[in-house]
Amino acid sequence: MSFETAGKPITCKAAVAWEAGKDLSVEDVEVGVPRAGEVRIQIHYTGVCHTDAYMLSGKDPEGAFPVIAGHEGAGIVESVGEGVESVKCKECKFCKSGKTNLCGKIRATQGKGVMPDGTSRFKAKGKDLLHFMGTSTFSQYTVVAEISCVKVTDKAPMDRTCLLGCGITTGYGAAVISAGNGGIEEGSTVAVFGAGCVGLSVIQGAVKNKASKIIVVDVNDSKKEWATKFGATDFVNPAKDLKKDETIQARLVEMTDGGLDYTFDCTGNVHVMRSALEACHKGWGESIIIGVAAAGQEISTRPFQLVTGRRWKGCAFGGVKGRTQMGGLVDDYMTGKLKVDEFITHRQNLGGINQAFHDMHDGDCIRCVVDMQKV
Ligand SMILES: NC(=O)C1=CN([C@@H]2O[C@H](COP(=O)(O)OP(=O)(O)OC[C@H]3O[C@@H](n4cnc5c(N)ncnc54)[C@H](OP(=O)(O)O)[C@@H]3O)[C@@H](O)[C@H]2O)C=CC1
Ligand SMILES: N[C@@H](CCC(=O)N[C@@H](CSC=O)C(=O)NCC(=O)O)C(=O)O
Ligand SMILES: [Zn+2]
Ligand SMILES: [Zn+2]
Repeated sequence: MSFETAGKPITCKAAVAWEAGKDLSVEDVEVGVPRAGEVRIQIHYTGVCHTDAYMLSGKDPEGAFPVIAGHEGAGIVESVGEGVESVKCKECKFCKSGKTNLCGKIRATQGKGVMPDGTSRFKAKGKDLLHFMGTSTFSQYTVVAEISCVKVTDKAPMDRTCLLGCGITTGYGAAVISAGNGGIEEGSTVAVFGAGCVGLSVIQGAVKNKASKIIVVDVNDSKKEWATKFGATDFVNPAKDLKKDETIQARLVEMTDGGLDYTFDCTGNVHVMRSALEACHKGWGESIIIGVAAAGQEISTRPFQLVTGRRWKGCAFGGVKGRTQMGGLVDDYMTGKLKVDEFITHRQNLGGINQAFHDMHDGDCIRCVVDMQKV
């Protein structure tokens, strides 16, 4: 390994969450040497996703502190532990099935915020810090399991490709992989609830698969322009555009002669999830849940909605198999087939990461990219 830091702990800056609901604190953090099957990465850029905010707020049942959050990252491998060969997981039931992108190999320890051997690689102020989602990209260096990272072409700009680490891939994959039997069919009618990064990415996938109608539902009027720019054909603001006692599902059913072929929840609101299901066409309409809802929240509908042929499902990371399909998405971006630059509305340095979270709640923020090497 050519890096002189290999084999030694590295002290660098990271944004630490000491407790739920508090601003992050940029601290000196010691990042341990990667052990067997692990990779230490110098993070160059990270996006900030709503799922980071959700965990940091304390609403994630798996959230634990102190922690280094962040999961939309791009960087350069600094050193690797023993036995790292960059092979995909072939061992677990999930990966062997080929039916899902969820991998069970390290999920249990990942959910507890530790590496597969049960320990942490981060220390600050004499305390161990937890990892998040197996990535912790809010640190200038991080250690991940080999199967949690993917090598992509070094020609791709990392301040763009970091965003393929979650939001864009999630929405796009939901439309082209998870919906139906391998993606939305040509000519389908689609409704997207919530036009943030994830919803706009669903639109991008629906356009790619030649949907005939793409209706966007968002409570924020400024999202109409965004939705149209990405290829939506219609926009409804349920907070303003409905008649007295009219529901959004009734409006959508009326607009589509009986309901939609596909609907997507990209809000994380369980009431919206119900509307999205009930806006589906009787007999075959399918609703895909993407949004993450807080602990304790549950979805409900009349079972009759399902008895009469509507289908409810969900997906993580759009159903995209990161280790085998991410390279193709990066190539699509490089050849102009996949929009990424268009999502970047804000930029910050590591020192401005709290501002990135504040900006995220503004209607005009789609994604903020954080330069991790500049404090
Ligand atoms: N399953 C997975 O793998 C992943 C899930 N997620 C989740 O997906 C969700 C969307 O993420 P992201 O696109 O970044 O989020 P954003 O907050 O950027 O987008 C959500 C949009 O929905 C709008 N909205 C809020 N309430 C309603 C409503 N009642 N009806 C219609 N629109 C509404 C919001 O408006 P306003 O801004 O005015 O509130 C906003 O425009 C989040 O829950 C996130 O955690 C993200 C990545 C991966
Ligand atoms: N830990 C939470 C659920 C959080 C969640 O749903 N995460 C999604 C990704 S959201 C990304 O921005 C996910 O991939 N889930 C699959 C998984 O195995 O974690 C809870 O317990 O509710
Ligand atoms: Zn696996
Ligand atoms: Zn995310």
